[in-house]
Amino acid sequence: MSKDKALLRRMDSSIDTKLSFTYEDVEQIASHILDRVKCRPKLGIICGSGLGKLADLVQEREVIPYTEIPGFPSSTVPGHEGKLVFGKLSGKSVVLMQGRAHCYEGYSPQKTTLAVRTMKMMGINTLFVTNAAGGINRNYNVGDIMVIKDHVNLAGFAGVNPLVGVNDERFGPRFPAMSRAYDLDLRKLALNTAKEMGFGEFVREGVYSMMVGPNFETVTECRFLNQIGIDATGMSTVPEVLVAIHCGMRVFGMSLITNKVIMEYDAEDVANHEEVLQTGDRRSTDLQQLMTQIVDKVEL
Ligand SMILES: O=P(O)(O)O[C@@H]1C[C@H](O)[C@@H](CO)O1
Ligand SMILES: Nc1nc2[nH]cnc2c(=O)[nH]1
Repeated sequence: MSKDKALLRRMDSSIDTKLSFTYEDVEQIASHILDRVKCRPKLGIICGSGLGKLADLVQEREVIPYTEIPGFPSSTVPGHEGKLVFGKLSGKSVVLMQGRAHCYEGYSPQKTTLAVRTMKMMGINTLFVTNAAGGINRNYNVGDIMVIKDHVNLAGFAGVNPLVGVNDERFGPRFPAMSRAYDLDLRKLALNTAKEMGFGEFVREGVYSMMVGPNFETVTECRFLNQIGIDATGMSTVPEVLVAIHCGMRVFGMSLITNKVIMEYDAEDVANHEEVLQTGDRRSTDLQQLMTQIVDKVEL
């Protein structure tokens, strides 16, 4: 039997069917992963829909499919490969999630965010999150990149929050503050870097909101989001950020505006996932360049 299979056998065999995970579960999962790779990452990066090509730039790559990690949800969405990619990006030790889990796939919010606590347990204190999002701000264009300055947890309004349930203080406090979730220094670093690279015209800063999905928004929902000051809307990221802040990580986030949302009742256009992936493809080089520059400059 391979070392890996032996490890899997030693683990609690019910771990795959769990909806929420104890501190000890996460410890086991993290040590299972670290036993398989040489890399000891200091930075975690979650790649959004169609944005996983960043992994192509990682050197000294070590790859683990989510299907080989006990408890990890597998990716079911096109544009999310479902792999952990370890290695060096801009000379820094990183782990990239090439694809993420979403609540709309049927995973519990705790399972959706299991990878974040696992990263923390692996010694990662800084998390970069990216996503594809619809542009709510009427001044935004398809292909813009938005540095996230804040979020609205609309899913949370309906009780979808990974921090609901028994709180284990070893992860973090019962009532974590969320008013400074997106690190100010990292936001400034990203915006300055974008300017230096000549990306200033299409890199903005704004507020992201999450609804569970999987449907795109109605016209009235988009108008509502616009009225309450949201700039971009998506179906992810917020649960990951809640968990990351809860366990004391430093967070930076970027949205790629992949489509304009429909704000007119008689419009013929409709939002669709193909457009999301196409915009991801079109902007992937710029996004990769921006990300590698930010990673180059960030102090870990
Ligand atoms: O994983 P992200 O948030 O980048 O993906 C967005 C939300 C849906 O999964 C998908 C819709 O096209 O893109
Ligand atoms: N909710 C939502 N998620 C998206 N992901 C990419 N585009 C969109 C969008 O328009 N709405």
